[in-house]
Amino acid sequence: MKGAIVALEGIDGSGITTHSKLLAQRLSSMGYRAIYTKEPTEGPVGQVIRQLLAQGRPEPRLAALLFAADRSWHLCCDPSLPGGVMGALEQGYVVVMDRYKYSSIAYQGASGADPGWLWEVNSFAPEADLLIFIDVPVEVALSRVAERQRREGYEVEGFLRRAKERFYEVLAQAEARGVTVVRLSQVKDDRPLSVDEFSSLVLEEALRFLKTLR
Ligand SMILES: Nc1ncnc2c1ncn2[C@@H]1O[C@H](COP(=O)(O)OP(=O)(O)OP(=O)(O)O)[C@@H](O)[C@H]1O
Ligand SMILES: Cc1cn([C@H]2C[C@H](O)[C@@H](COP(=O)(O)O)O2)c(=O)[nH]c1=O
Repeated sequence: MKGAIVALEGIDGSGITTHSKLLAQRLSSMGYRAIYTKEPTEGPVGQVIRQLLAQGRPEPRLAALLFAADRSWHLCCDPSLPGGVMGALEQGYVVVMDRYKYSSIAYQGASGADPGWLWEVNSFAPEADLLIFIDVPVEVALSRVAERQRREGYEVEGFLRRAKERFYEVLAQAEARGVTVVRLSQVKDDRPLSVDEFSSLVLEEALRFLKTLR
C-alpha cells in the first residue's frame, strides 16, 4: 500500500498528542505500518520555536517561516523517521502527524499573517491524505491547558477562540485541495467523551479512510 499522511489538528488542549499517539499505536497493533510524529519537531528549528513560544507569541511572519523551515526538515531529514516523512511515505507508512501545515495556516493566520501567503509558504509540503480535526469547546481545552506546569505563547483564551475560527476556514480550504477532512466533536449529548471513547472514533474514521486506499 502506498503511504498516507493522517494529520490530527485542533487547538491547544484538544487532545491532539494523546489521540495521535493512540491512533498510531492502535493501527500498528492491527498490522498497519504506522508511525507517530509531531510538529514542531525536536529538530534544530523546532528547538528554536520552543524557545520563542516560551517567551510569548512570535511575530507571525517569523513564526510561519520557522514552522515552514521545521516542516521542510521534518519532511526530508528527521532521523526519527525512515528518511523523514517523505521516506516513510515511500516505504508505505501511515504517518500519523500530531499537527501539520494546517496548524500554521490557522495559528499564524489568527496572529495576523495573510492566509494566502501562508498557504503559499507551505505549498512545498504535500497535503495530508486525511485531516482529522478534533473539535472541543474552548473552555474544555483551556481547562486542560491550565493543568500544565508552563504555558506557551498561544495558550490564551482570546487567541484560541480566533485560532479555532481560522481552523474552520482552513478545513474548507483543505477540502477544496482534495484533502479528506473529518471534524470530530469530543462532546456528545452535552457529555465530554472519554479518552477511550474518542480514541475509538478516531480509529474508526482512520480505518474507514485507509480502506479506500486499498
Ligand atoms: N477525550 C478526552 N477526554 C478527556 N481528556 C482528554 C481527552 N483527550 C485528551 N485528554 C487530556 O487532555 C490533556 C491534553 O491532551 P494533549 O496533551 O493530547 O493535548 P494537545 O491537543 O496535544 O495540546 P497541545 O497542542 O497544547 O500540546 C491531557 O491530559 C489528556 O489526557
Ligand atoms: C505545527 C504548528 C504549531 N503551532 C503552535 C500550536 C501550539 O500552540 C504550539 C506547539 O504545538 P504543541 O502541539 O503544543 O506541541 O505551536 C503553530 O502555531 N504553527 C504550526 O505550524
